[in-house]
Amino acid sequence: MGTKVLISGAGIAGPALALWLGRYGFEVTVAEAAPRLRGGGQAVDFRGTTHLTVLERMGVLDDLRRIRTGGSPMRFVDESGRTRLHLPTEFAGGDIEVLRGDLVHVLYEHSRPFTDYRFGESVTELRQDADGVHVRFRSGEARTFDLVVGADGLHSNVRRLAHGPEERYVTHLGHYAAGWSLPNYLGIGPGEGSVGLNVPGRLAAVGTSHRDPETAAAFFVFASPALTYDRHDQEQQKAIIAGAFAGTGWEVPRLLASLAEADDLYFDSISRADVPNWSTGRVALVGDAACGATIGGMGTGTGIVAAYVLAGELAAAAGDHTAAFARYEGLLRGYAQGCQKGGDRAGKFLAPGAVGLRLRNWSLNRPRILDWMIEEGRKATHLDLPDYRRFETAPDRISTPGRPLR
Ligand SMILES: Cc1cc2nc3c(=O)[nH]c(=O)nc-3n(C[C@H](O)[C@H](O)[C@H](O)COP(=O)(O)OP(=O)(O)OC[C@H]3O[C@@H](n4cnc5c(N)ncnc54)[C@H](O)[C@@H]3O)c2cc1C
Repeated sequence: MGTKVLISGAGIAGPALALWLGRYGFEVTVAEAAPRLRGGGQAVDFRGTTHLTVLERMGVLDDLRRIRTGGSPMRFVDESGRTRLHLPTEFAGGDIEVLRGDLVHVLYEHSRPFTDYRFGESVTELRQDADGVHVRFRSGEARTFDLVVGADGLHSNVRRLAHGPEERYVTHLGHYAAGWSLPNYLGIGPGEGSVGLNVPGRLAAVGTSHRDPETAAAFFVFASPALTYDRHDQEQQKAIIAGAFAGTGWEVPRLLASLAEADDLYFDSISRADVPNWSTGRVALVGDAACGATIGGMGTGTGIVAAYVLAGELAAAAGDHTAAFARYEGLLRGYAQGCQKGGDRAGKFLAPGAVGLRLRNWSLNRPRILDWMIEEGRKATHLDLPDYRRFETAPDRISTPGRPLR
């Protein structure tokens, strides 16, 4: 019998970890709170050889190349509609850009043969001792696993249960971000990317959805101290966004009118997770739960790399999870913190104050500075990757709980 691992969360890091652990012969269960895969989100990107190497070793790179968006250039305008800054595809889209929802589906399909996926399920209690982690689920089921991994995002449930309340680990960085779909009334074409109005402390952008020419995607960012609101109350969130952009010109009134109709609003503080220890006993964290940044912190690439290293170290440690968790954190912490720095700057970059806005537009209108920033972004993602291929189990020996290999 393989080591039994429960992963909480079927976003990006969860299915990536499941894929690797399955290949190494672990018995993997993934509990996802949502009733089905959460396909939401806009474009996410991978940049630099480390990201691409991990995707290639996972066997998903060709799939992602087939569904890549082609990138999302960004144009910033003022209230008269005059272009103040143009950022090319490589700036925001990295080396390969895909829609987050498409990526989630690819990772799910590649991990499904080795994984017992439970949708609409969530951990309500965790208790660990020398025999394992005793888990109670929302459904009432009780099970014991050898290990539990929280891959349940910036607002991680496993982190709360194992380490304590979110306020200890998640820092608000001074801005909020919102995104939703709307009819493509501006007729933005697939390669056009997005156009956004900047006024001090605010960005109101609209761009191609990449999926459907009839649909566009709105993306708003605004400066604000931490707000108190109900994360499940979309009407309340819509009112906050409308209030933050009241009186703003350009296309904003029409974009806000579309917000009232939106049924797929994403709204969150731009914040950063810092957890002093990424594991406690038999419970570890991966992806945004351990080291996330809401936007700009390369959370998707870091999540993929972290899942690769965590699974590889567990395979290499042959049952010594304490050694594996320590090696995983030792290899990844500095790397993840380097990538997170982009997240620290994201709000101030997208929606700067008056002086910051002038400075940003002045500097990034110079090709040399722009190229330097793109290269710095690539460099931040570099990690000397350990090679764990020797631990991969032959396909006919892979444990497939309750499901035949496809
Ligand atoms: C709906 C959505 C849209 C996003 N859109 C963007 C975007 O447009 N651009 C961008 O750069 N990043 C976006 N992100 C964040 C991005 O996916 C992550 O930064 C990154 O990919 C790291 O992934 P992760 O797997 O650690 O976390 P996530 O991708 O956030 O996945 C976490 C998963 O855990 C699940 N979960 C949460 N609580 C529980 C619980 N109690 N029990 C079980 N499961 C739980 C969530 O439903 C989710 O599926 C989005 C995330 C989500 C969930």
